[in-house]
Amino acid sequence: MTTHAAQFINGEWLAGQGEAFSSLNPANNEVIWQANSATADQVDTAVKSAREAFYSWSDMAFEARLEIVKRFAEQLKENSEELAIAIAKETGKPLWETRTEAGAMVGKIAISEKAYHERTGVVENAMPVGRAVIRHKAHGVVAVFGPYNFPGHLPNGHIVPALLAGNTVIFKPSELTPYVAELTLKLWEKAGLPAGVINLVQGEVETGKALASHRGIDGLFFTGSSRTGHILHEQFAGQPGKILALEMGGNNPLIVKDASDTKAVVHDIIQSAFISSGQRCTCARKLFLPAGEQGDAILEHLVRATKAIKVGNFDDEDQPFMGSMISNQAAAGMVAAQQQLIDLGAEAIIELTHKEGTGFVTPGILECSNVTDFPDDEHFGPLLKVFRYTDFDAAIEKANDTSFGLSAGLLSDNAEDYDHFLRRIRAGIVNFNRPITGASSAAPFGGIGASGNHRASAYYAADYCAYPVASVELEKVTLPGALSPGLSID
Ligand SMILES: NC(=O)c1ccc[n+]([C@@H]2O[C@H](COP(=O)([O-])OP(=O)(O)OC[C@H]3O[C@@H](n4cnc5c(N)ncnc54)[C@H](O)[C@@H]3O)[C@@H](O)[C@H]2O)c1
Ligand SMILES: O=CCC[C@H](NC(=O)CCC(=O)O)C(=O)O
Repeated sequence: MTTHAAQFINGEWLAGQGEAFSSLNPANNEVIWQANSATADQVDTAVKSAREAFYSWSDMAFEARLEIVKRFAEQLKENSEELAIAIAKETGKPLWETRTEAGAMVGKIAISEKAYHERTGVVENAMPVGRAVIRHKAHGVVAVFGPYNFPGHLPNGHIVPALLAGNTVIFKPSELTPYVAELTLKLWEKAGLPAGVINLVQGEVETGKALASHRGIDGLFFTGSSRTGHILHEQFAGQPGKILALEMGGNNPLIVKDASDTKAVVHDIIQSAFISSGQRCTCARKLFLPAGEQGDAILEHLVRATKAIKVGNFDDEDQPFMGSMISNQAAAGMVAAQQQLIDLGAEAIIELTHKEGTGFVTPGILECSNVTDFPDDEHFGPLLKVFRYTDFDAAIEKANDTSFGLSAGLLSDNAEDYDHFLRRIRAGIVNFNRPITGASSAAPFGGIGASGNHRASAYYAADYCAYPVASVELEKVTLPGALSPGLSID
């Protein structure tokens, strides 16, 4: 495969001047994309071009920016199948799922338009003299960092509101999904976005470091691992003037208590734990089941249903529930995590297995009730840890025993249990009798603790894309009727 001009800087596709890197189809290791990464100098040019474009973009009326963003939505719709196939090929996710991802990218535009007005609109109040006005202004030049698991939808969730607010953008996608990023940028180009308003710098960690540490950016919107998010947070220390939005991982609990419909319970557990091969930040990692008959029946049914999960190629005609994980390395990492837990005393109820040399794994379930020193790590794959409990409050306490706080859920027929759970559980997404994955873009999306820095995304992304400006205004400088004591202006 030949390498090509993969950097989009100031409206031009340029060859990277750094190291070559490539993207593989994780199902069969076929090289699907190859190019050279952007060097620190090229990142610098991208930042300068975004700066150059900032005034003309932010000076445009909102409606004019919106028109271009809507043209991007049209491009997304026209090319949605190509995009869904690209996401599937590059991530291993099945097509039924990546079609939903392409659809979510289109849906984001109307939601971001609404959020722009509702969260950052203009508010005017009459005052005894003049008026008080609240407006919002774009930060300037912002960097967007994306993860590999939703290479279209999640960066789009930063880029669209950032552009609507009037920012210009430098996008650094995951090095595991450069092909999807390139396709997306081509759609922005076709939509007629002016040169420099969005720039794409492709590369591995070095390219990311060059962008994140660039003094010329006014903010950084990040979705990815807690590990990287922490590094960025440290790097931004001492720069209070810069906006940093961190959407990070989770170690998410799901508790079952007195839920009578076992089939529905098993469905919601599987949908929470194994969708996207467990590669969603919101996936359930810990399942709390009551000790005794009720819990035994659920577990037995869950084991049967999990063993029946179809794993397969993204384009199998008979679509699998789970495709491949992102890489052979990620899959091997899950096997190692499973072994670590077994060494700590966990018991494999269903062993997660790996088809070596590929990203394919089968889902696993571990009984972990007796594991002491449970590591507080996010295992980003289809490995569910089961804990049996006798006391609901003790289960909630154990569910909260994590530095993360992204999603959590309760499956129960009892609304009072939910009321209690809601008050005690520490997470940004708390669901009742629904899977804990599949969060809505029309609601705020973010976690607490190691999951985020209180800059929720999705519907609330508008908040971190602009800053408020409060003004008191009068048409003409006017002397007040009564002067302050001790003042005479003659
Ligand atoms: N909360 C959310 O909204 C959300 C959504 C999706 C995924 N995630 C999390 O993302 C993770 C999976 O994604 P990932 O593995 O791609 O994340 P990652 O942290 O490895 O990478 C994310 C981005 O950061 C860049 N990067 C990595 N190290 C860097 C450094 N030192 N300096 C600058 N840039 C750097 C990468 O190149 C990539 O573009 C999981 O932990 C998952 O839970 C969170
Ligand atoms: O992997 C993390 C994202 C998971 C996904 N969340 C969203 O899509 C949030 C909505 C948005 O950002 O628009 C999920 O909950 O499945």
